[in-house]
Amino acid sequence: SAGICPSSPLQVVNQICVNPEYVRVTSQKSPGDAITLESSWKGPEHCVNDTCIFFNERVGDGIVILTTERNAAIASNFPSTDRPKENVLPFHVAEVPGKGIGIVADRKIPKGETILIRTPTMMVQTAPHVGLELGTRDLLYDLAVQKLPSKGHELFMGQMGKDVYDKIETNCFQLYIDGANESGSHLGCYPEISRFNHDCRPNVNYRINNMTHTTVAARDIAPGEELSISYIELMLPREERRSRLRRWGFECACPHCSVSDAQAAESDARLRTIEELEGALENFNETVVAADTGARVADLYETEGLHAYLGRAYTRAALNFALFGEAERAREYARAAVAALERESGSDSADVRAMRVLAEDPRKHWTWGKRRKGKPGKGQ
Ligand SMILES: C[S@@+](CC[C@H](N)C(=O)[O-])C[C@H]1O[C@@H](n2cnc3c(N)ncnc32)[C@H](O)[C@@H]1O
Repeated sequence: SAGICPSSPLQVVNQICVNPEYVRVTSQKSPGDAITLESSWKGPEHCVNDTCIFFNERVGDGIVILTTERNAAIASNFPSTDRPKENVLPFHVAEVPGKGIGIVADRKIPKGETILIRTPTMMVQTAPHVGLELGTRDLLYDLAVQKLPSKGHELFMGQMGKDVYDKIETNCFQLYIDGANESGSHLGCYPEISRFNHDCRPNVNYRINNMTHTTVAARDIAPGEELSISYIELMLPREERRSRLRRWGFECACPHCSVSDAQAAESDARLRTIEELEGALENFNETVVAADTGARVADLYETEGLHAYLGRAYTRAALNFALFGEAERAREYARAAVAALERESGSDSADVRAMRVLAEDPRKHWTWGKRRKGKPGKGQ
């Protein structure tokens, strides 16, 4: 849904845009159902209009939420997410040239390894974040962070940004906790995730499920390499990416933005080719499409270093082979799509399930042979 990213009227300038494909919105109950704050939570306190403070010292490193009673009740009832035992994290935090602090791998992190699973330390509803009178908002924010236990407070205040509002703007992710309606839109702050810098060709995927943030290696990461996520949509030419990141107040220092003008033009041209071929794949009357067109597009994603987006590319390639009645290649790409989509959206997402079905038996899939040359009535 387009509501999640920059087209949203509630979009604040600086929050990290979660790719809508990877956001799993959860509606626990229908709007008429009564839902109450889970008993280990405290609040409401310090209400301004509908916005109150709710908190729980025992979730993660402590969590404080500024929102309506209904939203707090929904969030407090999310199934608890266990942090895996993390005796030794595979990275350290260090100064990175041109970017402030960043995250650097201590050892090889293989593709598909889960790096961090975190609940937010602070979560604020987007509507009061953008709508409250500034003095009231800042007072409420100061009261809210005081509810955090010392570890959570220290982590939150250690994030980049001059005050609480600025820290939220610089570091937090938009997420929806109650279906896709605007009142469910919140900004979730995960102070350890806040150390991930942006890269236009990131090596880490992330997703937010309910309010839990999960990061997974998108490709093999070598010791000493910086771990990065993307703050923006990546299928954009260099100038457009740069200008979007300038709105965050920084000039992108990632390697892909630092290439020569000639190399950047080559990359931009590749992105245009991808866009054209993807358009053709969608259009059944388009005669330029052959059985391997989807696989060619997937190759272009790989050449471009778009490891974070391979799930969608392999999915299209698998479907196109099935449409042309090529079972073995359809199966091969469907399997690759399952692995990539698991990294991107988790193992039980609808996209993963769909590709598992295709990999099982392409001949039984609804797409089978629908675009095969010479088939009557299919626009060929
Ligand atoms: C979410 S924080 C990331 C951690 C931050 N570097 C720190 O020191 O805490 C986002 C900020 O990091 C910096 N940053 C992130 N990615 C960058 C990049 N690709 N190039 C330059 N600066 C970057 C910018 O100052 C940005 O506002």
